[in-house]
Amino acid sequence: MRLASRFILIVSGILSVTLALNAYYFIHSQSQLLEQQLNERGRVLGHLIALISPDAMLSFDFLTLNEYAREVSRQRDVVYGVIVNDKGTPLTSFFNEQDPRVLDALQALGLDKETAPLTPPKTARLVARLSSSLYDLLPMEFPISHGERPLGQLKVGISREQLHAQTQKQLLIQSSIYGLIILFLCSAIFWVFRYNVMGPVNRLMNASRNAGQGELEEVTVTSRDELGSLAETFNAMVHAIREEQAKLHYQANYDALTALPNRMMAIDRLDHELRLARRHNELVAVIFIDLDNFKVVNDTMGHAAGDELLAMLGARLLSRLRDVDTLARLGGDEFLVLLPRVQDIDEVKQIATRLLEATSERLLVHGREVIVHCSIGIALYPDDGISAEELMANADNAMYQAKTPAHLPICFFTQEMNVRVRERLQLEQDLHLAVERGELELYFQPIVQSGQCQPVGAEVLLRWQHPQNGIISPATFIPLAEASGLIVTIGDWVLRQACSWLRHWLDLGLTPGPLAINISRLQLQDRLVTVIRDLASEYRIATHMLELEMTENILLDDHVQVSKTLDQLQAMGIKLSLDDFGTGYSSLSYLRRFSFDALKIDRSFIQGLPQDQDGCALIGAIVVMAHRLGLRVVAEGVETVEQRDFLRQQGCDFLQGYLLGRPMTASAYQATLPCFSAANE
Ligand SMILES: Nc1nc2c(ncn2[C@@H]2O[C@@H]3COP(=O)(O)O[C@H]4[C@@H](O)[C@H](n5cnc6c(=O)[nH]c(N)nc65)O[C@@H]4COP(=O)(O)O[C@H]3[C@H]2O)c(=O)[nH]1
Repeated sequence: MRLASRFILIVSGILSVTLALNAYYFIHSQSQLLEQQLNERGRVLGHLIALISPDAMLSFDFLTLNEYAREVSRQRDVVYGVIVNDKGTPLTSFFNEQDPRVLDALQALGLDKETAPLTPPKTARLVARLSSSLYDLLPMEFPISHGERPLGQLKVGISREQLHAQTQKQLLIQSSIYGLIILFLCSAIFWVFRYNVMGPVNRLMNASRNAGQGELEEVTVTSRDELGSLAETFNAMVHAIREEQAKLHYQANYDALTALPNRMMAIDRLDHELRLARRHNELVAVIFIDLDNFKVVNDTMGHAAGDELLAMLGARLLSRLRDVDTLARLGGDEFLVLLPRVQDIDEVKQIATRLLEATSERLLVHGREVIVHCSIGIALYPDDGISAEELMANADNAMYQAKTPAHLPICFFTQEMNVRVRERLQLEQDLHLAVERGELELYFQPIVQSGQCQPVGAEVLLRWQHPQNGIISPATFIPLAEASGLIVTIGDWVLRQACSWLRHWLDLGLTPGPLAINISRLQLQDRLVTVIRDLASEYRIATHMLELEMTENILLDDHVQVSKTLDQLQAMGIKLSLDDFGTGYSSLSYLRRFSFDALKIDRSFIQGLPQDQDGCALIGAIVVMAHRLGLRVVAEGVETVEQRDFLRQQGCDFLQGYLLGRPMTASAYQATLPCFSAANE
């Protein structure tokens, strides 16, 4: 039952009971009063007649007595009036014949109203009958006396019927009035209750129900009572939820660092822009921006500096865009730009160039000047895709291409890129089977001591003999293996093969010299130490026969972990070389942080020698610096005699390159090995 109905029921019940009790009390006291009046009236009349009738009784003046009796009975409510003598014999009587009950009594006694006057016995019987049958009869007797001498009595029967009728009428009127009062009061209370209580309660109830369905609305309750404060509390709750929702919405859709939309929001907006573009036949450009050397800033200057750089860069990129454009941060150092309603590809090119310029400008981060470079990939709606996912994936592909050295930093998506992506995926699948199928093979490229021709060791280089595509360069498949995590399995295989060949050559009495094995940064974990220790023990190889080469990208990982693994490896007697020196981050700080044994100058520095003056100066500086740090220097990619001579002259310790020996199969390398000398093992 609803609250209002229950309230009205209770109020009307209480009112009814109160008013009924009131009515009862009123009617009861009213009827008592009336009966009293009736009694009084009969008494006064009776006394009066009793006073005036002694003379008539003494003189037996029946006519007068009759007249008195008639007079008495004519009074309203009087049923009969009888004057009896001192022996109780009726002398005269009068009955109210208008009263049907008198006629009934006459009839019941077999008397007729025409049979008048009634004899004394009949009068006595009639009085007795009326007294016994009329429950509302009030019998009264008044003595008639002359001095001290009793003469008789005046008997009067007064009917209470009128009194009852009057009381009933009164009751009816009273009940009607009270009914109306109850109705009025109930309606008034109901309306007051409805306006003051049920209205706010219903509003609160609806608002709560809507809030439950996610529609938050405030409730207006002006009263200053409990409902008012309940509404205030509710509104405060709505306000708090709205704030919390706004916060959640912000967290879910915006990047906390740059305050730019995040990936989710970017996809949302792109979907929206694509819908509009579809309707109005417009072009939309999706631009992927990836910073090339952000990791270096992060690692060398700390994360706080990295964060500041991203925030500054975000603001700078935003300042180069139109109001309708969207700049989002997808995470890490990746940004996404949406350009709706662009006219043509030239406009996109212009904006992309502006963005590239914006990123290449110097930034002052933590008081230091920093220059970042970025790669930009662009996909256009509708030519390069019609869905947000497709466009983003294609812009990402284009960005991936822009990162490769052969491309400009701004790259538009082409369908061939997808073909390349598909090829890459196929290659990745094939690579999983390559180890099982025995398609991988180790090649060995001799490393010679500067000033000598005889190899002192070799670098182990992996080759993949693909059943359809022929020999595939490790430069192509190693990144795939790293991306899929397969590099750990392949790396283990390379280590085992290298150890196995060493054992084989040692068993043949040859002096293979140490083998330099390339290690991916993903292999640099605790387990590598165990794997190498186990292999060395299994193949009975002295650990100094193994060298590990790694590139500067080991910096991308947890420095503490990397440092710990390198220390363990060195403690086992394994030599460590830093490969491709000069091509990566070229931060000299890690040369101190990690203890390497050798440094390999990348072949890109060697190519221009000895004509390239800057290159020459650089090589000289690297050699001096490395020697000062106690590192041996290996020059890679030596192709000409001039290069070899220059490097010797500069004090390079070891040389490697096509001039001294191309990468070759194990059997070919075996043929170059000198015979066993005890010192080598
Ligand atoms: N133009 C020219 N090139 C020369 C000359 N001398 C040597 N090279 C090439 O330069 C690369 C040297 O190896 P890297 O810098 O360690 O660079 C290697 C190394 O980083 C990686 N790699 C090779 N094998 C493995 C492996 O087993 N594991 C891992 N993780 N990476 C490997 O693949 C890269 C490429 O290997 P490759 O294609 O074999 O390419 C080799 C080699 O064939 C020269 O005089 N001129």
